Amino acid sequence: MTTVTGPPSTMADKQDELTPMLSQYLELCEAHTDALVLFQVGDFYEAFCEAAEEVARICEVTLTQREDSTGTYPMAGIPIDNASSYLKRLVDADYRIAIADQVEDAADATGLVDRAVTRVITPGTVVEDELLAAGTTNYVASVVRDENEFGVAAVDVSTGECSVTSVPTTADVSEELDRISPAELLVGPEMPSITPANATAGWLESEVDPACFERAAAVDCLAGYLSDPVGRVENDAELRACGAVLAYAEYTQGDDGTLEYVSRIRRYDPRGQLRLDAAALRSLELFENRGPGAGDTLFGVIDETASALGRRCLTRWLRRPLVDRDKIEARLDAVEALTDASVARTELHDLLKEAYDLERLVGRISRGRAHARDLRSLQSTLSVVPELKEALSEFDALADYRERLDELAELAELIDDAIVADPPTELTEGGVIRPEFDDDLNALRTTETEGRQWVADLEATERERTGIDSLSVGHNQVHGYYIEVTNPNLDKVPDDYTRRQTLKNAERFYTPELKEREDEIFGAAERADSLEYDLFCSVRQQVAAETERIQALATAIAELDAICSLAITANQGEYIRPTFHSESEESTDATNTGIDIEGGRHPVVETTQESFVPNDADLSGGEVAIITGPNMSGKSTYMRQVALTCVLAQIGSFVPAEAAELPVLDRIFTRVGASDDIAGGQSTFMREMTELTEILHDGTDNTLVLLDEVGRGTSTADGLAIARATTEFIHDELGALTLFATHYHGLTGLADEREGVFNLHFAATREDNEITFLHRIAPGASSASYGIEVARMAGVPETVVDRARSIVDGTEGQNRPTGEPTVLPNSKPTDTSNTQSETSRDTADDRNSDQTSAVDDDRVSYPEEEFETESTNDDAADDRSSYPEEDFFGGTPDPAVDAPLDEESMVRVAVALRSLDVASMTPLEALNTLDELRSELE
Ligand SMILES: Nc1ncnc2c1ncn2[C@@H]1O[C@H](COP(=O)(O)OP(=O)(O)OP(=O)(O)O)[C@@H](O)[C@H]1O
Repeated sequence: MTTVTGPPSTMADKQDELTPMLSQYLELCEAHTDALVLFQVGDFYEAFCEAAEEVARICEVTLTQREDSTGTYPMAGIPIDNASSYLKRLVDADYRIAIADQVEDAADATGLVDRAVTRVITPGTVVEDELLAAGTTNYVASVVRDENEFGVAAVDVSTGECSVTSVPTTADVSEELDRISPAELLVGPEMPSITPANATAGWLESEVDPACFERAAAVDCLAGYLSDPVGRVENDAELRACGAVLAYAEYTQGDDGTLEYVSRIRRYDPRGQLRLDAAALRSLELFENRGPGAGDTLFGVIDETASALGRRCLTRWLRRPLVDRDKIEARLDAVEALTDASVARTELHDLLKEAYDLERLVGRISRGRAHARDLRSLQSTLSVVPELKEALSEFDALADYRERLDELAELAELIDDAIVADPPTELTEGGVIRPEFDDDLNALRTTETEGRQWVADLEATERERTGIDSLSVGHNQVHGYYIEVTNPNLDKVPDDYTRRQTLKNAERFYTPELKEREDEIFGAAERADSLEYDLFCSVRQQVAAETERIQALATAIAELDAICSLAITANQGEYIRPTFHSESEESTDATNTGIDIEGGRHPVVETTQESFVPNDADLSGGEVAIITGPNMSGKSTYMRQVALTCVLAQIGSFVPAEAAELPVLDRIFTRVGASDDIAGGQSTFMREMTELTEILHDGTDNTLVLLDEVGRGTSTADGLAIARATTEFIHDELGALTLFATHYHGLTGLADEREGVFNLHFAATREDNEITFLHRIAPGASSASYGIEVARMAGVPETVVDRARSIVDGTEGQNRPTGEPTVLPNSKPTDTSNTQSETSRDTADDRNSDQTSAVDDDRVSYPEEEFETESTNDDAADDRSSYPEEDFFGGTPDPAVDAPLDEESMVRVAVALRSLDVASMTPLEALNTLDELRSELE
């Protein structure tokens, strides 16, 4: 078996005979068995044996060979100067990479150069800017079980953000991990397997020594971060998860101990935020859109941030909306202040564009990996802080942000005094520190400059002294400074010239003084370069000492940018400020705990459509709205816009509506029916039911539940039964605000039985088989799905569409419901007085009267019992041979088929019909079977 990580067996077999370098490589592989070791040899990182083959394949570099007395080994290398893009490919291929650097100068080494693993790059612990997308988070998380609690911790090693929590079940663990969305996961011992609930998400599960998860090890590790680790977390599960993840982060950064910039470990309670599980994140398309418009997400609409800091902050806000009213209102106040002030907002936005990614920058500074340009970036960000404060001074609602904007003036001054305006990235070759910053440096640079000036003047002086007009002074790396005289003038060369080099047409010389000056210049330059490096490190250290203050400033700028982004969105999208029911109302009166949105819009769909029809939503506490209507009429869009309005409001954003009065929700559940779900692994119906179980267990009267065609993944009868029982349970037991879109018109009858259940529908008009969607919500139930019209619009061949229509028309002749499940209990006769022009419901009573749109006026619902009798009565088959054809198919015969019926085929058809398990058939199967049976008769 070939192993890409761990010691290569071909080398291990000859361990004692290997050259010192290969034996050093082997040792490092043995010490990092889980990683692909990249071994510095001069300007390249090399891999050997199987690892070399893998590096060559993934990085598309040439596979070469290394020979020594023990054999020939495959070798592949990537250039160190340009390593990032290759490292990214390896990390994307889910490899952990141990970087073994030369840790002593090859020139100083006697024998083998010392090498050590200076960092391990893994998907969840990448810190290199080139390997990370701007403005994103990148977490490594850990999970461990301790008695009845699961601890979940996560750290973003690039910024130092670290958080920890604990939850009681594995389902909660999955949910929490889906919210964190880590790139890498460390799983503690004895943990059940945890799979992402969101199949599109994914993480690399890394194995770590179970000892890292032990309590004592965790306390030890956390002691470097917290003065009282045990007191700062809620339980041992949190302690162990947090200890393990930080120990792993330290290991990947070269095991130099505590990561100083992880200065705040945030302990949180998932119940302290609006909980959005993976299904909700996915189906509300907050961050990802799986449809054709991949970029059309809620985040895409509200992200007007100017900086990477702001973008990361807004992402965090949207992943974890608030439930604390005061905090929500404070954000809304700030957004409102900026929404109303366009000039100040633009000025602020422009200033925020100047802010560098301080969170990642401070990480690099603290890890000692920042170069001079990073410090200049910090300085230039600090230099806009006074202007930012000034821009905020006119807003009371932003006073808190203003106060938190720490100018860090002394630090800005230090960097400005020390570091040149446009420094090189290389730190050891000078040109980084201003000479005047340090007296010794100044003296050295003066000596160097004066020396160089003396050399520059030498040509003229020597020409004059020797009378050789073509004499020139030059410099090269090997011989240093020289005076060059062409062959015809050699007789004029003075005695104090010493020959340095002979060329074809000239000789090169030096003089004792030139040599002396040269030594002086290079000596001073070398010492100045090295002094500059020391001074730079000292400045970097002084900056690192202010890590916490810089991080606090970064947070303030990030939040301000996020607020500004929300204000820009509100202004551009004509959003309004939502209001929340007061807490006292909530506890006493159910009618005041509902959702009341006037003229609401879907924040994303409205940006992708030429025109969008606004709709109201009026749901009292605990009410269930059953929404029916044709396919494509706007049911899903409507439900999602209600949920998105609540999400936006709870992150402190304005909302796309004319008015909105909302509750503070604790959770949003969404369950979208089978065919809308492309999740892999589980059967879609199974998955649907698992998610439904969660809703029914965990929903509360502050929960919003969206059910979109629940039950569709199974037989019609079972699906309807599940849908009905679910609705009853949610209404009777949970009291959760619920929107239920369905094609099961049988559900609409529930409105008669339950006070808090009411019907809404989307209307459409049909003319000459052309259907027009009005996208307008109206009270009452609809009874048409227009599935056939939608099929035609989608390009289903005309023959199939015509055939389907003739079948439907046939059933219509028998007063059967069309294009929808046929089991309709308690439906009322059609009220044709209701037209699609109705846009809102008036009273609770009105909305419970069943109504259909004008286009449905010839459709009458069909009672469940009748349907059951006809389709499942076993005895009926006996008499079927004598049925007139029209009755048998429930419709007018196709005029093309008027040949007399052959009795034998009728019996075959009857037998086939009898054997059908109608209850487990999908409508499409039923249609196909019907078509086959009909062909049989023809
Ligand atoms: N209020 C609206 N204004 C304008 N266009 C809308 C509106 N609502 C929906 N649409 C458009 O109609 C399309 C279909 O909407 P949606 O998916 O919500 O229908 P649906 O009733 O849920 O369909 P199905 O029953 O087939 O799932 C949307 O993609 C959007 O383009």
